Amino acid sequence: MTPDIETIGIADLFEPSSSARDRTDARIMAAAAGIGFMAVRDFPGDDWLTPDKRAQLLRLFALPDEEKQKLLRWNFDRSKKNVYRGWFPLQPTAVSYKEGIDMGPDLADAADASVSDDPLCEPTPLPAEDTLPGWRAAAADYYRAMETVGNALMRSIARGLGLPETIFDAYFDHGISTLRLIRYPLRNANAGVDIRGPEFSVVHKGETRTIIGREHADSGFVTLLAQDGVEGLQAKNLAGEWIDVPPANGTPAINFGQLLERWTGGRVRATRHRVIAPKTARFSIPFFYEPRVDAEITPLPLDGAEPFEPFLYGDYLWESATNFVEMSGIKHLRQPRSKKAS
Ligand SMILES: O=C(O)CCC(=O)C(=O)O
Ligand SMILES: [Fe+2]
Repeated sequence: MTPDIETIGIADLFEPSSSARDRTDARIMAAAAGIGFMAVRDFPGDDWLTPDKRAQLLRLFALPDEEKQKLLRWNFDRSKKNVYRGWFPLQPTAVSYKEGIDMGPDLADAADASVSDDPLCEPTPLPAEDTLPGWRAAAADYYRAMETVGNALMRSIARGLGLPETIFDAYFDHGISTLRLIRYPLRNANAGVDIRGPEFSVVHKGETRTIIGREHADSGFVTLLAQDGVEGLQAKNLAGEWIDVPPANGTPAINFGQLLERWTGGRVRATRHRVIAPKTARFSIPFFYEPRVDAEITPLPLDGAEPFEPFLYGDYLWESATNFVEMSGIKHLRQPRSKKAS
């Protein structure tokens, strides 16, 4: 039998070096190199992982359509300038049946609102304060809390790989992490969309289940994913079987992204995951912990790791992220910044 997804207490990661911290590092590395999924508990800001606090962020979904439409991005509304940050509406013919918002670091620190011409650094369109009083401050606090946990995991992963714990630090100064809020409503059987195709359903435990989040691996370094009490998320284990990632308050699921998989020459696993339709609407809040846009990713000094050509994080991310359906039609809007790009 393959082991289940472990829940790891990470309080030690916020303390000075100790043998307890070494053990936590080793458990994290074992999860990262093994199943590629874990859950964590006991960290600063974990009060954000309670239903009440999450509900503060999810208030966004109760806004009237006209307010959500103000936040749309260019591929859904050609009058908008933002192409990467902002609202993505339901796309009923797509396998992934979800709506939501992608928010960047300017949410947490207005000074990060960019003067750059890079769409990966564009400011996030956000609802006006009087439309949703207190929401921005709550979302900004959440962003900062998850960034702190991301930092702690990043250092733990460095130590777990046997590298200096600060080896990744400079890459994450002014990172472009994304806080995403997602709502998956129930699919309306009368919407005139044919979802009988094989991509739209899977058989799980003998039952046919509709897919609402297409199978994928995340692009970034690590993802901190809060689920709102409703099942549906599944991860592919080492045996190639789909296992449930149960939603639990206080313990976000953590998975590792393709950037980290590449960077570590395959030592860490970017586990594929998907969402199958539950009986009620489902909400989730992934935080994609990511480096700075101009980080040059070069092979780490790891024995036996698969070598690779250095690349710029922004170039890699754009190529990868724009393959997702909610980013469709924007790939041509950014050219690689790498000097070596041909
Ligand atoms: O909704 C979920 O639980 C998963 C979301 C996800 O995998 C993603 O946005 O990358
Ligand atoms: Fe994901």
